[in-house]
Formats: sequence, structure tokens, C-alpha cells
Amino acid sequence: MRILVFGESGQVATELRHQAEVTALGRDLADLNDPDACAARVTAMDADVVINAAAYTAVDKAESEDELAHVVNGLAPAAMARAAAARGIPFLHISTDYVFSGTGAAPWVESDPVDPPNAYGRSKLAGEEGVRAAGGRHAILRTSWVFSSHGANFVKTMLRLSESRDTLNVVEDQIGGPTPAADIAAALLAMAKAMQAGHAGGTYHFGGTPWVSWADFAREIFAQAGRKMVVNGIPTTDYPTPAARPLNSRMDCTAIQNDFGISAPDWKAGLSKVLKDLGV
Ligand SMILES: NC(=O)C1=CN([C@@H]2O[C@H](COP(=O)(O)OP(=O)(O)OC[C@H]3O[C@@H](n4cnc5c(N)ncnc54)[C@H](OP(=O)(O)O)[C@@H]3O)[C@@H](O)[C@H]2O)C=CC1
Ligand SMILES: Cc1cn([C@H]2C[C@H](O)[C@@H](COP(=O)(O)OP(=O)(O)O[C@H]3O[C@@H](C)C(=O)[C@@H](O)[C@H]3O)O2)c(=O)[nH]c1=O
Repeated sequence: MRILVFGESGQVATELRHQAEVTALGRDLADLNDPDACAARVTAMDADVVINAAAYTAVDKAESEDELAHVVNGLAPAAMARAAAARGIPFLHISTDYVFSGTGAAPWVESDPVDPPNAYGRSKLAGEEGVRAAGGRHAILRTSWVFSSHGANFVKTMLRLSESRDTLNVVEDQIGGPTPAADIAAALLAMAKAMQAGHAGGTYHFGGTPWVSWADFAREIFAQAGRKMVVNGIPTTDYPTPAARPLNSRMDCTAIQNDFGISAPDWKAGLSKVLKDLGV
């Protein structure tokens, strides 16, 4: 299977490159700020499947760069998906828990109404809608709280902060599923294989289990890393940020289990591998 990947150095793109033989296009070869150029890449390359692992992921910065985020996360995936549809090949795309408002405590299912609380979430929702409207066979994998040994993520932020601090305030009322990038890559590759064999695709939730608060995630990071840190759990209202985050990011992962046989990943086991890779 010839797999074309948009993204090269990001967390998921890096894991895709490690786990399979893929043609990965970095920003130098495919700038998502130029959707037509990305579509032209899909048209020109002789791929069997396309996976988009590139995105504008700076959640707070997106509040002041919402036009750029909309082009990269909304218009570019839509253009790629149209080009893939024209070639008759499956298009796999990644979305986020941040398309949901975060109200209540019930786990979100795929058919729940979306209502993003911030500009990043709105741009990702535009991408979902564009990919669906393209009319080709596609999969949209909504995931959450991604971490790996590469790129920027919460695990690496916590480890960095622990070098200069012994106490941290971390929000305790946002609950979700930390997800290892390696498991997302494995899920995408399994879905690509199934779709090449005729699976219809669709929208699926895929997040780490068990659900946890950012504060308890931080505590587990420090416990596994053997670092003595005091984590004070605080309410979101005591940690003001430019972008609002959903309080409830729990995602129900039953559908992907039923349709593809893919289980929600155990994030504590994934964390232990990532810390090992980081030499911690
Ligand atoms: N990170 C997270 O916690 C979550 C991520 N997701 C989604 O998962 C997917 C993968 O995310 P993740 O691997 O964490 O992303 P990263 O933030 O690790 O990497 C993003 C990648 O996108 C590339 N990129 C950004 N802007 C452009 C552009 N204009 N043109 C080309 N490439 C660009 C970056 O390139 P460069 O290195 O050159 O900047 C980088 O390689 C995304 O769709 C994201 O929205 C969903 C839920 C949670
Ligand atoms: C560094 C830090 C963060 N926080 C809070 C802020 C925020 O509510 C939460 C997580 O912070 P971050 O900024 O690392 O995470 P954030 O960038 O919001 O992560 C999101 O990224 C995008 C791309 C997604 O799609 C989401 O699924 C999610 O993973 O932790 C603290 O409470 N204390 C701290 O010291």
C-alpha cells in the first residue's frame, strides 16, 4: 500500500514514519497554507491512501491567528480530500475533542452535537465538514491530549518545568484521555488497510483510557519519572488562557472498537514507553 502522509516532523507524522513505509511531505514540500498546492500533491502522487497528519495545533495562538488556522485546518484538508475523492482513494484525517463544548460529564459519541469553545476547535470542525463534503471515502479520527517523545506536548512541558520548580498548579476540572501518538499512528494504519480492502470509513473517537484530569496526568508523569513534584489541583478559572478549553473531553471509543476492532489505548503504558524513549 503506497501511503502519502501530509506532515513530517509532528508527533503523529513521526510515528507514522517509524511504523510504516510512507512518503511524508513536510512543510517545505506541502504548505497547508496553500490548499491548492496540497491538492496538487495528492493528484500528482501515485498513492493508494492519503493521511493528513499536519495541522495548526497552537491552541492559544489560534485565537489571534484564526484566519491562518482556518486555512491550514479547514481549507487544506478539504482540498486534499476533494483531490483524493477525484482519484478514488481513501482520505484519513485527524480531528480533536476540542470540537465539543465540554459541558456535562457524559462521554461524547460521534453523533453528539459539536460546538467548539475556541478558534482552534472551530478550524478543526471546518476541516471535518470540508472532508465530509468532498464526497469521497474518508475517515475522521477524533483524538485528544496527544503525547510522544517528539514535538511539543504536555508530558514534555511537565518534565521541563520540573527542572526549575518543585511545585506546580495544574487544572483539575478538565477531564479527558491522554493519547500516545504511537497508538494513533497504529490505528490510522490499521484503518487505512481496512479501507483499502473496502471499509466505508466514517467519523470515530479514539482517546486514551482511563479518563483523567490534567492534574492527575501530571502526577502520573512525575511518579513514573521519579521526580518529586507537588501538583496543586486548581480550577480552570484559576488558570486563565487566551483559548477556553472544554471541561469534559471524555470520548466514547466504542464505535472504533466495534467497526475496526481497535481498542482505546492504555495511556499509562504509553507514557512509560515515551519516558523510556526520552531517557527519563
Ligand atoms: N497535539 C494534540 O494534543 C492533539 C492533536 N490532534 C490532531 O492530531 C493531528 C496531529 O497532531 P500532532 O501530531 O500532535 O501535531 P504537532 O503539533 O506535533 O505537529 C503538527 C505538524 O503540522 C505541521 N504544520 C503546521 N502548519 C503547517 C503548514 N502550514 N504546512 C505544513 N505543515 C504544517 C507542523 O510542521 P512544522 O514542524 O514545520 O511546524 C508539524 O509537523 C492534528 O490534526 C491535530 O489537530 C488532535 C487532538 C489532540
Ligand atoms: C503548563 C500548564 C498547563 N496547565 C493546563 C492548561 C490547559 O488547560 C491544560 C493543557 O495544557 P496545554 O496547553 O499543554 O494543552 P492544549 O494545547 O490545550 O492541548 C490540546 O492540544 C490540542 C492540539 C488538542 O487537540 C487537544 O486535544 C489538547 O491536547 O493544562 C496547567 O494547569 N498548568 C500548567 O503548568
